[in-house]
Amino acid sequence: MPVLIQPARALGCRVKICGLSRPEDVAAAAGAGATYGGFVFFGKSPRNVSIPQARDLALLAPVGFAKVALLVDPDDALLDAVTDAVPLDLIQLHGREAPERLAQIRARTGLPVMKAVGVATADDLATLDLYTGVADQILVDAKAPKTADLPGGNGLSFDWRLIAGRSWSCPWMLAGGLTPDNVAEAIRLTGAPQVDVSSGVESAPGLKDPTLIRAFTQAALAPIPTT
Ligand SMILES: O=C(O)c1ccccc1N[C@@H]1O[C@H](COP(=O)(O)O)[C@@H](O)[C@H]1O
Repeated sequence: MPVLIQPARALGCRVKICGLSRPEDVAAAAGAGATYGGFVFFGKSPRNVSIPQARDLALLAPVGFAKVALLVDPDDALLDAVTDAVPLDLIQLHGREAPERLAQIRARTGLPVMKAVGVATADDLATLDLYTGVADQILVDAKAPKTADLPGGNGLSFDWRLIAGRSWSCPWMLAGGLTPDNVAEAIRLTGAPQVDVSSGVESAPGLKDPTLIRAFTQAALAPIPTT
């Protein structure tokens, strides 16, 4: 029986590998076919990088590999320090930034902005709509537990059925607890055109594993057969 491919998905999903902190992480992510690589600027994270470290990593990235700065409620001084030093393609905001702050950040940095919104229940979906008019992309992530040290990167997923068949008026990514084993099912259920992973491709907190990165991208990039 011929395998039919959904036209919109024929080229597979785009992948972001977040929390790159060593040159070999950049090489593994880009070499595996990821579109984006993320650098985390958040002191409590095991993936936190300094600005000079991120600059060195960004300069190693091949042409076409999009470099993303992950920031949590950054003030203008931090934004300026990061964007002055690190060649970037996208800013990911993972804090409590209001829609108006997104517009300020885009104007100040001249970079597109992706806003992460945590989802735990159907009530959280309304929050996404607050950002679709102002963000260049939205990141639909699992909501962090109240007791968590990190607002993301906790390896937790949400009930993907909450967003099955949903789409938004701007590009979007799915995140939260994705792994090489579950990413294909997550894409199938949600129709996500892009996926983002951090802890699911690590052998220990903050330590990216090239074998897991390859397995994740292979699973995400494989076209979804339909019957
Ligand atoms: O990765 C981190 O350390 C991190 C810190 C602070 C905010 C967000 C962070 N990561 C982002 O969280 C999601 C989900 O990560 P995971 O795959 O569940 O570990 C993803 O968008 C990361 O970019």
